Amino acid sequence: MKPLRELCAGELPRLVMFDLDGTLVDSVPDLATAVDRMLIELGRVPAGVEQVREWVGNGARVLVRRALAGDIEHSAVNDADADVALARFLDIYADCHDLTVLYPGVHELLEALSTAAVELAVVTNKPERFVAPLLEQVGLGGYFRWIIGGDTLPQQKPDPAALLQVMHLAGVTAAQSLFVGDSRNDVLAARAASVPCVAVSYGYNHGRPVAEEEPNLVVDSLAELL
Ligand SMILES: O=C(O)COP(=O)(O)O
Ligand SMILES: [Mg+2]
Repeated sequence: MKPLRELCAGELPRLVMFDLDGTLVDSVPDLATAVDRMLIELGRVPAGVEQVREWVGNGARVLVRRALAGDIEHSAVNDADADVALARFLDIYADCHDLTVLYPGVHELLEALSTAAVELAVVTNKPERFVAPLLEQVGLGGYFRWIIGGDTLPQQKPDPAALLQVMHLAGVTAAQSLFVGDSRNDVLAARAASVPCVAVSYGYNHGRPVAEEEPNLVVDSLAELL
């Protein structure tokens, strides 16, 4: 795990925090199914998976607002409409999980890190209720000591609050920690917490290359960290 040592002053990190959607699992096909069912119920035109891929990353509420706006820019969406749509989306998404799959290299890296006694956490903007069942479904149930969802704390990524909380619970410094994510929010949250950040190139970053956000390292597969 040489690349990880190089990012943490020659030592293995003591804590690695992972983003979920777009980093560990390809969840957009199920998210798009739920968004489109919600839109159709509301009498609107479905968005399609490519569009939804660009909208994922800021949690369910923002995803629903973007779907109602038909655009990444959603400030004109009425809050009451968004609340109604969000409740439907959350209900529908609870039944959409068959299409979500692990990315290559994920299982191998988690296994190597846990064998090396590195503590593991998930810090996602996805609503907390969906996270543990999803991890269980894809075979990652046993790996993570801490799970922070998008509604666990008052703040979401790019705010560093969740990273700081996990580091505090683990009793480690920023220099002993690492964040692995796929989007601008992840890089910004890690930077704000002074935690080194690895970004995966295959995830969702609103249609833009994540390298533009200047993480410490970009990999095409988590297997490159082994
Ligand atoms: O649910 C989202 O919008 C994104 O979730 P993530 O933080 O795991 O990428
Ligand atoms: Mg992500």
